Amino acid sequence: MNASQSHIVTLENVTKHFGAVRALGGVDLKVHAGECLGLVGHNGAGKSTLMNVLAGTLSPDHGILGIHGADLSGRYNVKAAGENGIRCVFQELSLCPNLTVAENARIFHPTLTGFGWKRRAGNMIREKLDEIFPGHGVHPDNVIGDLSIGKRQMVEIARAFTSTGAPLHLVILDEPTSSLDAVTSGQLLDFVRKVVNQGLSCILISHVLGEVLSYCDRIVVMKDGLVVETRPGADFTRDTLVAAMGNVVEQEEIEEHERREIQRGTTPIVVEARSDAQRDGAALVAHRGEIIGLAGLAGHGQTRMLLKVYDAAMRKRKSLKVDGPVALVAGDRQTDGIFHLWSISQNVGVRSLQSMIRHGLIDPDAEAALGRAWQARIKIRTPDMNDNILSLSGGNQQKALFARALASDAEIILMDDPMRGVDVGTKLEVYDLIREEAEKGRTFLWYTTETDELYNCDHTYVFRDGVIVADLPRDQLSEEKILHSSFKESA
Ligand SMILES: Nc1ncnc2c1ncn2[C@@H]1O[C@H](COP(=O)(O)OP(=O)(O)OP(=O)(O)O)[C@@H](O)[C@H]1O
Repeated sequence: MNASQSHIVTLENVTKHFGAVRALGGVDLKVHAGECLGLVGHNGAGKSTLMNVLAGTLSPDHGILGIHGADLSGRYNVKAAGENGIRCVFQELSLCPNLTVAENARIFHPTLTGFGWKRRAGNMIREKLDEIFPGHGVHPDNVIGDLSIGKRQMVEIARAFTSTGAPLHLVILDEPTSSLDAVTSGQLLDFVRKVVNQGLSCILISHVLGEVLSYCDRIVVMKDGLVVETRPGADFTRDTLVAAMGNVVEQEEIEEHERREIQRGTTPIVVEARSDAQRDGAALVAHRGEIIGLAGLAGHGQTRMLLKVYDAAMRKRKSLKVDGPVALVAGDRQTDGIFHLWSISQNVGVRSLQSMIRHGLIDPDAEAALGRAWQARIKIRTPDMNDNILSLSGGNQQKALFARALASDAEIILMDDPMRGVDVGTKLEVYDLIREEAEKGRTFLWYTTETDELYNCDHTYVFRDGVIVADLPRDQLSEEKILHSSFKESA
């Protein structure tokens, strides 16, 4: 093998199959010292599989795996990855939910032992959180399971960059900003640039192409388990990157968020809700057929508001007005969204059971037909909808959750940052689907950490400290206004 010392990683012709599915079809990849390498590709292209190979959590079927010039093929595992200074921030976060932030940090550092280890681990993770995410609001004694998904993501990222003297050469970040708002995403990406300039290497996997284009030295494009293009970041434009991923997306489609104008008030109010802390009487109001955006910094009450509306619909609480059946697309799919032991079809159909009952039992043919219809409609990438849901890539799991809500009889769809990890081509199709459904009379309450998505909404409420601080119709929406409202001190 001709692996040079300046390459931290050299992969040659790496393959990986899961049963009949070819996840990696012979991948060549080099990671240089001191570079930020972007990795993009459609949902199911093989990005996470490749990163699991590098993290030592998956063994490839064939191929050469060289680290710092040494051929470690066949004897590479998680321990070897750690010893060679390779860490991974996984898309499906890997923190232990029943342990504290400090205890989770300790897991990476077996040398942190003896009297006071917990305090030292706590200080280490707090310092790293302060460095990457100033104002993060996480305490080392917080139990992971009690933190929001955004804060968990921050802890997992900070942990990957902690050091107790062992070498750290490469940090792999798989969709690291998927649950972070624009401000914390910016903090992370600036930090990545800083450490890369100091000689560390990072691999950044993201469906937010702007991040990859702005922050990566080189970009590798994967398609159907293969690397199809590798070029310096500066050589790509958004269009050429999208085209390399295999999506034919018209530029107008990217920028065009127009939909028919509906005059507010011409359809009845179906949701009217306010938080207990809201003193000025402002309320979140949704009329039938509207797409309502919930914006602001992550963790400022948007998810709480969606859950309040959901609870009101389920328990028929009188304090909130919620007219019509609701479905929720959960933001934290691993904890609140997917049924891990069920098939993809069962996961899609679970919110539509009433419509599938024949002679008192769920009709498996009806369930399979519903699954197939949504597989085609939303392009869930699998050879068989009867496979377990966990056999899907992250973005495809998210599509299945979307299908579950849209396939149901719900008239009001609550979406808690639902596009986490969904690729750019699919996102545009889902936006169209949402607009189509809204035009048929469905109402959407849509919390998103991606400002661009708000341009699909008729009306956006900005949240700060648990209350609504701005109420923006689509023609008044701008990123500046959202940020201004998100930070403005209370009067
Ligand atoms: N444990 C598994 N069992 C079966 N199939 C799997 C498994 N893990 C991944 N796959 C399949 O391998 C292929 C590549 O998946 P992978 O997760 O690497 O894609 P990805 O590019 O990371 O996608 P995403 O952008 O959605 O995260 C997909 O077809 C996926 O369904």
